[in-house]
Amino acid sequence: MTRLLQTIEPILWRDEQLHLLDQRVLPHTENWLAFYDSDAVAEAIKLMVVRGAPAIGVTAAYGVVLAAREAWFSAGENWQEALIPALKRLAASRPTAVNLFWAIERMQQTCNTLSKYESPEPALLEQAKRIHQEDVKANRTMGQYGADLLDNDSIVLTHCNAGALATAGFGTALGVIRQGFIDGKIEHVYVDETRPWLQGSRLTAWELMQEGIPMTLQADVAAGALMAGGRLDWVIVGADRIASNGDTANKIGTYSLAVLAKYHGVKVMVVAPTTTIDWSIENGSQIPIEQRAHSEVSEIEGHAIAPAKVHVSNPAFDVTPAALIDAIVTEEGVVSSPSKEKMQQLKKEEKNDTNSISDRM
Ligand SMILES: CSC[C@@H](O)[C@@H](O)C(=O)COP(=O)(O)O
Repeated sequence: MTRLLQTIEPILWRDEQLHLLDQRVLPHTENWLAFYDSDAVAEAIKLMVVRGAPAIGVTAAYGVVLAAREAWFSAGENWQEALIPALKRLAASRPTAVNLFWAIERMQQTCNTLSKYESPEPALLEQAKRIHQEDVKANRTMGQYGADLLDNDSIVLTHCNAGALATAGFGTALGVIRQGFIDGKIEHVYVDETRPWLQGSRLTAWELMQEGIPMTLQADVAAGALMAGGRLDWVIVGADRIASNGDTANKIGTYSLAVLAKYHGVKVMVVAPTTTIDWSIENGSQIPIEQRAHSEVSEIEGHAIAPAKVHVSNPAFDVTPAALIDAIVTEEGVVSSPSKEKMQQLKKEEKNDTNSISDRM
């Protein structure tokens, strides 16, 4: 019988408000923030109070609920028009994770079915809750599909945080690691600290330690030596946007890991729900890469670690070509050695739009 591990859920809807666990201050402080206006939700996504592609999508869906409430109060029967600027501000919060645009578009589709004479909030809230629950369910399914790929006593490396905190609960890459641990297949997890924002040391280490999953934190630059030592089986990561040929954008440093893994014969698993696939783009070169504040690199917790006015580059993501990926695990199934043709098996009803979702926002 499958043991169901309960994990933290970083997004809650309670008392007609959205509540987010503030990921900027973890692991030292567990602070929940309440949101009742959509612009504050857009700002929270931008500032990474909430982060991780699926979590951003779920949060944006609730942001649309709040925006619709505001539009109904301010514009009555013209609420649909009044809603559009707020949706644009939500969509402008972060550019790379496609789940954001997917969730806003799905909420907009619900808007299109509603009467202009009635408050849209109940129907939109129901839709946002559905998106929320579907993500938890997808994570559980992916967890098992991914764990089934692992041999007994596997030693794995993960990068960034693709855990419960990055989703509605359970996690994508960490969902596989959690399920693998439950199934007795995980011997040890190496966690990259993930400079510059330190999602690995602050968030992934916190999640794994809470559950007693054996882990070691390491500097990102230690990955090559770990692989050369010969005791690593899989690199397991999440994704922010997957192109229709399987090229995958994920946290900066993932590409370097995949190149190292290829050289050392270590396998690479990408775990992401189908809401992370952008069928409208052919390959990874079309994925917009977010540039974040220079201070994320030149400072740590407000303390300068570089000369004043140093020139900094801070791309938040990189693209790993499909040829370096051994398996893409989704809730619709696993694609081994992904290619444009093989990715098609994951397609259900998605339309093959020519414009990318983010272009349409
Ligand atoms: C399930 S999360 C997958 C990705 O979103 C994750 O690996 C990642 O890159 C998150 O980046 P972040 O900048 O912290 O939002």
